[in-house]
Amino acid sequence: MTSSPDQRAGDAAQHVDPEVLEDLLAMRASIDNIDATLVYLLAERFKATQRVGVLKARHQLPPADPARERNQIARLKRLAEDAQLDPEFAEKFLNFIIEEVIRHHQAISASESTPDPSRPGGPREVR
Ligand SMILES: C=C(O[C@@H]1C=C(C(=O)O)C=C[C@H]1O)C(=O)O
Repeated sequence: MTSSPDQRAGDAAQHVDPEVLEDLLAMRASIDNIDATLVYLLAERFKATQRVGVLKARHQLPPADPARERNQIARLKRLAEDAQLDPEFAEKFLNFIIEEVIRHHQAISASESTPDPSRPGGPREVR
């Protein structure tokens, strides 16, 4: 799904010369591609973390693993520095995602421990 030059122009279209607008649109086309890959990457990450959530619920593991989080955040902050990305921003961004993952894991755990009426005595099925 791509955006049109009109959509990319946004509010700037009324405020800049045509040559400046052309440069801006080229830069925004690149931002569109980057944002699309971010969405795909996040979708894949959440698919992977959902599988972790099901495994944890089935084996009575807690939704959060603070030691793993600390290691992962430290690792990504080092990567961010190497990549000239603000490490504090990288930390905030990862914490934001992890918070959502933990919420999903709590929900999976709650649904795994809720009896499924179609399977008396058995755990609820989670795909
Ligand atoms: C995905 C996991 O669950 C949680 C989410 C994490 C993450 O999104 O990186 C890391 C640790 C856990 O708090 C995991 O334990 O691996």
